[in-house]
Amino acid sequence: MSRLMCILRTSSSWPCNRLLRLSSLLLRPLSKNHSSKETSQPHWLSPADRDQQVMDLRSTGWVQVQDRDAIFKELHFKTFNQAFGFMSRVALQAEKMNHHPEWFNVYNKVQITLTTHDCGGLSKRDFKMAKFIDKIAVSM
Ligand SMILES: C[C@H](O)[C@H](O)[C@H]1CNC2=NC(N)=NC(=O)C2=N1
Repeated sequence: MSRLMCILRTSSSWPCNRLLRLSSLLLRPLSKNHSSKETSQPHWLSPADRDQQVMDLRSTGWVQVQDRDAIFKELHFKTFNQAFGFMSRVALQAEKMNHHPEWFNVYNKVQITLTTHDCGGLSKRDFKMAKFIDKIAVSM
């Protein structure tokens, strides 16, 4: 087994961005251009892109989860009906994207945590879903 495959197999629980950094370091001598734009992984982000996206989402109330590579937001609506309508629209988008939130609802409050379970951390899908959530929330 190649050195990279061995390391990746034993580090499968590492967050995407750490795996990305590791693989780009190990593969650097082989690749001509290793800019973050060149990543071949469809959902991975470079550490810089990831940090920028997290920073941007802070302005709409998202926060990083302690000891998990995930983001969290609590939303408040006027009524339970509004909260449930919001959840229904997000649920349809989750199915469309095949990317599902971890969430909790009590009456007019919805708590949402986003992370990508398949790679143990934040990916492009989480940021796409967070932006969708913010767009729907303001339209309720
Ligand atoms: C089998 C199914 O396609 C996968 O489990 C999908 C479903 N929804 C998902 N949602 C999230 N948040 N992360 C995933 O890795 C994920 N994977």
